Amino acid sequence: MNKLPVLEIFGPTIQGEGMVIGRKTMFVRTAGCDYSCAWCDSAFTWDGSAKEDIVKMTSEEVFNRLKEIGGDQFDHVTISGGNPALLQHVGELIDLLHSYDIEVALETQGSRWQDWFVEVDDLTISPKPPSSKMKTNWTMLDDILAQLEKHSRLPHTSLKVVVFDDNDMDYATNVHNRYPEVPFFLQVGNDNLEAVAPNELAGHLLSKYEWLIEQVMNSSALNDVRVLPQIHTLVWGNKRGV
Ligand SMILES: C[S@@+](CC[C@H](N)C(=O)[O-])C[C@H]1O[C@@H](n2cnc3c(N)ncnc32)[C@H](O)[C@@H]1O
Ligand SMILES: Nc1nc2[nH]cc(C(=O)O)c2c(=O)[nH]1
Ligand code: SF4
Ligand SMILES: [Mg+2]
Repeated sequence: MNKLPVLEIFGPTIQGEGMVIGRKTMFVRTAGCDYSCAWCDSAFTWDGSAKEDIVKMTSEEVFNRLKEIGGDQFDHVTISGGNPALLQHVGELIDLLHSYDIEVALETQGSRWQDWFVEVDDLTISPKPPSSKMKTNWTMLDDILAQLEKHSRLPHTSLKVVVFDDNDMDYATNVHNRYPEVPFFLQVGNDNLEAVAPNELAGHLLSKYEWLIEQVMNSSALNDVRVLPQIHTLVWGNKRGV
């Protein structure tokens, strides 16, 4: 039996980000990442701080846990991480969920390809801007988007760039120029990952959202785009498992 390293399973909640923002969904968060973004809001998936919480689970065990906590109150599951694209056997979980008519979304940064990408109903690829301190492998990203296009998956795909500053804006513009046919999202960066009262964080993040909106409104290269906050952080702050 193939097993996946799972760090948390939670929901139902709303998808707080990106192409299906607001969608009722369950979350499966896998452990391990090939990146170490300076501002990662899920660093516990790769920095060792939650390593005793990692459970190796088969697809059936993941499905049973989803049903145990979500009952009949969901028909959509989002797989995130860490980087779930490190795991070859996620494809088996996707097939199992589809066999129960459950839709599947997945979040990854575009550093690795898996053949099962073509099975994902809502695939978010989130390349990392300079503020993350990570370096984009453009050859890999080109290849991933070319594969998705070849398999007619672009209607199921989106690009999402988190923006913290002017350099990130330039990076986001480059990404959109490079793949103009892929639905493009700009997302507010959360620069306060310390536990603070949700209301305090929300006010701060809304002013960052206003800044991001203004940047995009003033750009002629960013017309066919969407600008979004992370709604779950507006509602629940940095709380885990929501
Ligand atoms: C935690 S990551 C996991 C999936 C994958 N590793 C990735 O980065 O796409 C999920 C999403 O959260 C975003 N994210 C992480 N930290 C963030 C922060 N501090 N503010 C805003 N978005 C953040 C990532 O850019 C990504 O789009
Ligand atoms: N509600 C909610 N929406 C999310 N969208 C992406 C998330 C993630 O951590 O990948 C996330 C998350 O952790 N919670
Ligand atoms: S790629 Fe995603 S999970 Fe990995 S460090 Fe960056 S934001 Fe965190
Ligand atoms: Mg998150």
